[in-house]
Amino acid sequence: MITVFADQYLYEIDSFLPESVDLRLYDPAQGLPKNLHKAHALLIRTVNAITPQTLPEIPEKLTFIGTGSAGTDHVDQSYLKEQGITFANAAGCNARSVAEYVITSLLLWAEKETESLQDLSVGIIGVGEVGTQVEQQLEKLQMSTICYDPPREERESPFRSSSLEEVLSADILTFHTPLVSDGNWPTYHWLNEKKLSSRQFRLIINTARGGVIDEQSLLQSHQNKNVSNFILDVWEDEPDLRPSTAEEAFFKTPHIAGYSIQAKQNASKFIADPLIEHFDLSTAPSKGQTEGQTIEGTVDNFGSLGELLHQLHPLKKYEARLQHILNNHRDQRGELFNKLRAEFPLRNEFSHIQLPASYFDRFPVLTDLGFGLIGQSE
Ligand SMILES: O=C(O)[C@H](O)[C@H](O)COP(=O)(O)O
Repeated sequence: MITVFADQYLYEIDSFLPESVDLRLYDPAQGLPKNLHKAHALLIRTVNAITPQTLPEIPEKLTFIGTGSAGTDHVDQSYLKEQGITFANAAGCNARSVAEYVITSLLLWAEKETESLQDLSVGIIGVGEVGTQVEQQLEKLQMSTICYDPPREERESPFRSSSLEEVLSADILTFHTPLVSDGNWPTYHWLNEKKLSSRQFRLIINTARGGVIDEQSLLQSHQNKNVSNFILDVWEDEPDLRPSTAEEAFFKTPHIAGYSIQAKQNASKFIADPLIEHFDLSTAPSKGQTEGQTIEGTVDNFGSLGELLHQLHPLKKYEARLQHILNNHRDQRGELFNKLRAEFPLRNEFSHIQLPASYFDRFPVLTDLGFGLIGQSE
């Protein structure tokens, strides 16, 4: 029998694995499980790093490690390769969720700052699965985009990246790169003092990884009014976010841009499938479609699209809880940051929220954003 140790917050992981598997859930707040010598496979999330320091001896039976995340900067993949461990991540699992976070926060920002989004350009740094979704959603809001991804241009011949100069001419920058410290295209501190002082930015959004932006320089540029606003979902010292940066952020959230029921189901499936293949197991019984959610009530309750999105996306609820942690439990903020991420109820993506017809009459863009109409299945 194959024994699989899995982070207890990997969403519905039991339903993506065959019943023949001996599944043992562990609490990631306690670090990697102590009795890993029993495991054939280990399934983690970003909160537990896999490096020669955290896992100095690879247990004899362990041949497969998966992370239910798109990002892999917490895993030393060369180390796993040397040790003959098969590794899988969940690339693209949360692309849609992150794109929805970006557009929701942009709409809320534009309303509050009385900005007209159609008049602003967005530079997308990193145009993989997430950046591509972000580009598509921004186009639906009729915003112009400048896509920057030179390593993708090297890998994929039809793809053309904008130049650095072009992307830095955008009014808004949004980050969707992995965090990479070496090689030809490092992203660590990609947005540094030099780039930040190249022009005035209206808004910087980071939902990628904290280290991609030099947080100290960002804060400085905000104080110098070179960056009007910034929205951070990821933090350089995560989970111990710096209160000084958090206080100045236009929105601050605890690394949840990619959190939705659908993204988390994808994450579990995207690592369960290669595990099944690796051990040549029979596939798990297929799961039915998740039901989604229906919103009742009159659209007149909402004065603006921003107000409606505020109800449908929990961005500001997460923010309020994060603020509460900073105000009342600053010394425990790292631990509580992770707890908030793990325990706050997940949202549905827009395609799994159905609204009455009057909502679409009032805000036609809701169709483009992917919301469903009550009574009309996809
Ligand atoms: O890399 C990713 O997929 C995202 O950052 C994701 O939100 C990470 O989720 P976690 O593994 O921390 O639950």
